[in-house]
Amino acid sequence: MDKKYKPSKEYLAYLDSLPKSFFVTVLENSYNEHIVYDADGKILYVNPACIRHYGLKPEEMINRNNADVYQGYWTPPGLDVFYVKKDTAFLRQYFIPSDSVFYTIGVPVLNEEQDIEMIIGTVQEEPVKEWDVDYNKKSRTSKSHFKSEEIPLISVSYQYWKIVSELKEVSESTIPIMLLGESGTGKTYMAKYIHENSHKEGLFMALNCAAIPEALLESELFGYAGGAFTGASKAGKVGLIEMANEGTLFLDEIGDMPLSIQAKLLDVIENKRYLPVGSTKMKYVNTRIITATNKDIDQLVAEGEFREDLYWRICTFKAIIPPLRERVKDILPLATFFLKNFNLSYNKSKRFSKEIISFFQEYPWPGNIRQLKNLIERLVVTGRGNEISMKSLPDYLLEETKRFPDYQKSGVGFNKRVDAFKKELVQKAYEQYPTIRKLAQALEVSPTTAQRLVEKYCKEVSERSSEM
Ligand SMILES: Nc1ncnc2c1ncn2[C@@H]1O[C@H](COP(=O)(O)OP(=O)(O)OP(=O)(O)O)[C@@H](O)[C@H]1O
Repeated sequence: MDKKYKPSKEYLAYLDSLPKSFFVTVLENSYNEHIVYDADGKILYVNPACIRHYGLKPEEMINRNNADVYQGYWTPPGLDVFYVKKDTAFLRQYFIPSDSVFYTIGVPVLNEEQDIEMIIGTVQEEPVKEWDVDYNKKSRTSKSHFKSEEIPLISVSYQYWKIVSELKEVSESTIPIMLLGESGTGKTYMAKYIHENSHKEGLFMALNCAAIPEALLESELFGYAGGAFTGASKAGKVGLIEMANEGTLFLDEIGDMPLSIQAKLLDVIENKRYLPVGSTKMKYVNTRIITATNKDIDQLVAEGEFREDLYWRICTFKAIIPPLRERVKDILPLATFFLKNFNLSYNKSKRFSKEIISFFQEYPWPGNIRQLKNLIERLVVTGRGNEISMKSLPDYLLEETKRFPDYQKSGVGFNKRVDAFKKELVQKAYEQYPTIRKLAQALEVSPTTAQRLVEKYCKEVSERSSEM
C-alpha cells in the first residue's frame, strides 16, 4: 500500500459494511497468487492460485515455512529489503520443480514498534511483454543498496537479519567490528559482505593469524623496508594493512595474534599509523579492521594472553553469528541454495528426498554452514539418479544418525537436549562452587562467561538458597 495513503473514515465504514464472504470471494477467485507470511516466513494465507503454481492446495501450504514449499529453490534476495530496509521487494523467482519463472512483489507490514508483523506477497507468472519492460525498469531502480549480488546472504532468520541490519549501521564508519561464532558459521563471508556494502574504495584483504608463524606475521601485516633482514627483497614489501588502505582488513583468529604484534595493531586502530619492519618512517593508513575468533577472548584477556586495551578497541561492535543448529530454519534455504548452485556448476538436476530434508534439519552440523555446503557438493557430484536420499549420505553421517537413535522420534530437538545438559552441569557446579570465581575455575571458563551461565541457568538455585 502507498505509505502516504490514509483511507477516509467513510471508506473504512464502507469496507466494514461489506461481509467477510465478499473478501474471501475476491481473494479466492483472484487469478494472481496472494500469499501472506509471518515474520519468520511461515505461510498464514495463500489463495488457490498456488495450485497452478506449485501443484499444492492452500491447505497443504498453510503453516509451512516458505522455504519448505519452494523446495529445490529459494530466492532470499528480498529478505534484506524486508528486514533491513523494511521496504517492498520485487523478486524474480525460479521454481525448479515446475521449471517456471514467477514474479513476486512482497510488501512488509510493520507493527507499532516498526518490527515486521507480516509480509504480503503477490505472485504471477511471466508477465506480458510490455509490462515486462516496465517491470524490469522498476526492479532495477528498486535495488537495495545493502545487498550483494556477489555475496548472497542466505537466511530466513529474523535474528540473523537483525545482526545484518546492525552491521549495516556501522559498516560505513571505520569502527572496528568483531565477529564471534563457531568455525564455519560464516564470519569470513560476513566480513566480505560488510566490506562490499560499506562503499569503501579500497580492497578487502584477509589474514588468518593462526596460520602464520610470528616472525612472518609481522611482515605480512606491516610490510618491511628494503633489505630489512637477511633474505628480504631490496625493494621492500607492502603489508596487508597498506594494501587494504581505504578498504577492509579481516583478521581471522585474532586470539592467536602474538602480544608484540597486538601492540602495533593497537597503534594502527588508535592513531592510524605503523612502522613497517626495519623502517624508521611512519606510514599512515585508513583501514577498517574486522576481527574474528572462535576462542573465548575474555578468558585470553583474563590469562594475560590478549591485551585488554586492544580488546576494548576491537570489540567496539561485537556481533555473534549463531551456529547452524540454533537457526534450524536456515538449514533448508541454505541447502537448496547450495543445491541450485552445484547443480548449475556440475550440470546436474538433483533434488532432495523428503527424509533427507528432515535429516538435515535434525542433524546438529558441528562444522556449520561449511560442513553443509561441502556435503551438498559431494552429494551432487556422487551417486546415481536425480534423487539425493538417505542412502546417498557418506558413512560418517550414517554412523552419526545411529549415535542419536531416538532424537528423530522423541520430538525433543538437539538444542533443547544440549541446553538441558548445560543447565544440569552448571546448576550442579554452582551448588558446589557458589562464587563466580570458583565456578569459573571449575568449569574452565572466564568469569564473564560464568556470570552469564549463572544468570541463564541458576535462577532457581540462587532463589532456593536465598529462601534457606
Ligand atoms: N549466510 C550465508 N549464505 C550463504 N553461504 C554462507 C553464508 N554464511 C556462510 N556461508 C558459506 O559457508 C562457508 C563457511 O563460511 P566462512 O568461511 O565465512 O566461515 P568462518 O566462520 O569464517 O569459519 P572459520 O572460523 O573456520 O574461519 C563459506 O564457504 C560460505 O560460502
